[in-house]
This record gives sequence, C-alpha cells and structure tokens, in this order.
Amino acid sequence: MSTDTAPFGTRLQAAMAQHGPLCAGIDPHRGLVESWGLTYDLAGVERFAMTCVEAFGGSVAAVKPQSAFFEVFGAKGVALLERVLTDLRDAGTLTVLDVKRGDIGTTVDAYGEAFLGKDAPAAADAITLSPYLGYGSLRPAIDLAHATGRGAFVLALTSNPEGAQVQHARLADGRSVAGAIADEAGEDNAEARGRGELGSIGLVVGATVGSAVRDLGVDLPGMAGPVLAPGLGAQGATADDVRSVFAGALPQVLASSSRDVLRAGPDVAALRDRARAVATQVAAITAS
Ligand SMILES: O=c1ccn([C@@H]2O[C@H](COP(=O)(O)O)[C@@H](O)[C@H]2O)c(=O)[nH]1
Repeated sequence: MSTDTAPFGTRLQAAMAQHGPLCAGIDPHRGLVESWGLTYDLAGVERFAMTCVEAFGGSVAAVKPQSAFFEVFGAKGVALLERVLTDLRDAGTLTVLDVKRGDIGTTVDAYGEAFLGKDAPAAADAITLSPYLGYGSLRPAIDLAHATGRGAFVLALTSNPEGAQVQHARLADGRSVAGAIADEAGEDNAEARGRGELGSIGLVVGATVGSAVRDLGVDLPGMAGPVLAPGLGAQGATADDVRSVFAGALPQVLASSSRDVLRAGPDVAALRDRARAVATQVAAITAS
C-alpha cells in the first residue's frame, strides 16, 4: 500500500469541512445485529458491516470500526475488518480504527506496524491509543503515524464514568493526568500548529465529561489536534453538552456516534440519511 501524501490532520480537516464533523461508528454488537433482522454470526456481522460501508462510504468525514466486534469472530472476523478498512479507503473515506492499543515501546512498535505502517495488513488512517503505560511508551506508533501520513487519537478523558479514577488524578507537578496527556500531544502537533493546520495526533474526550476539560486544565486549543468525542446520543450527551464541554475548541471536534446512527439500519438510504442528519446537527453546534 502506498503512503498517503498529506498528513492525517490535514486530510481530516478537509473531510470535516466537506461532510461535517461526524465519525460514524461500525459497532456490530449482538443486539444491533439482531435488531436488523440478521443472525449474530460471522455472516450476519459481514452483512451488517458491509451495509455500513455502503451507507457511510463517501458520505461522512470518517468511519470508526470497533475492532472488538470483529476480533470476537477470530481470524475470519479480523479478515472482515481488513476488508471494511480497504473498502472504505477505496470509497475515499477516512478510517479511525478503535483498538485502544498501549504497551511497552517494543510492543507498541509492532502495533504501529500492524495498523499504521506502510505495508500494514489492517491499515487505518488513524487508530486509538491508550497512554496508561505512559505517553512516552506510545512514541514508536506516534512517530510511525507521522512518517506514513497517518494519525492517532490518544485516550485523555474517556466517555465512561470509571475513567475519572485514572484520568482526573494529579501528577507531582500539579497537572492532571488528562492535562499532561494533552500537553504531550500538543508537542507532537507543534509542526502542524506552526503551519496553521490541524495536527495528526488527537485526543479522545467524551462529550459526557461535564466540566472536566476546564476543571482539569486540559488545553484543547493548545493541543492543536482533532478531538474524537464519543458520547453523543446513546451515552446521553446532548448538543448543549458538546457546546459546553468543548467551548473554545469546537472547530477541533470530530463527534463520534455509533448506536444512535446504526439504529436507523438496515436500510442503506435510511442509515446514510441518519448519518448525514447527525453530521449536519454537529456541524451547526461546532460552528456556533
Ligand atoms: O471514551 C470512549 C472511547 C470510545 N468509545 C467507543 O465508542 C463506541 C460507543 O459509541 P456509542 O455512540 O455510544 O454507541 C464504542 O465502540 C466504544 O468502544 C466510547 O464509547 N467511549
């Protein structure tokens, strides 16, 4: 596979301007698959996933397949995931693979090659990374993303309430863990910031986190990368939450929605219409 020429952040910025700031999720979990009248097995999940590819390809800024729902079917599920990523790329749509990888540096190096390398078998435009073995342990994947024009979203303030236990903690220097992660991502985006472009290393910050961004000193404008924001819809976050949580950083927000959009299936046109409607709604929020 050839290396993309423009950096991920630049390509994402263009896609958000064209389609609106929505990342549509592909989460084929049992309940949703069965609600589409499909059997919960590899064939049903394949039908579900390929329907999503048809509906979202060319219609939204980015698509986020959740790796777990493919891995659960073993090697054949992973092969299906690789096909989903390839078909979306062929449709000209950016992919964010939600794999939440993180480990010691040598292992992160291999994760990077698996998803962000020039010849990655499951190549995505960006992946989610967990910094809870230390942000520095992600260095091989972050450097590789920069080298191949790809990107990463590092977990900073996740949408689940349990995340606060770790992410709200304070370091010896007084910064919060989430704030320090944002600062480190900002250093990785320094070049893009200098060019006035969106960086390729983003953060995951849930739209459900209330006042945490402000209270914990998480400097999103200074971070200068995209903010993948799950939580809208199925997890209870509203348009008002997006406005208040991300005040001052709204142009960086890429809202992520899985169940709220997927419930519109299995009809391809209905699914596409729902994704476009949510994208339009989020665009109105982030432009306000
Ligand atoms: O902080 C996070 C990070 C990732 N997710 C993922 O998003 C979807 C759930 O989205 P819904 O729109 O609520 O259906 C799932 O893949 C999670 O792993 C998250 O929810 N929170």
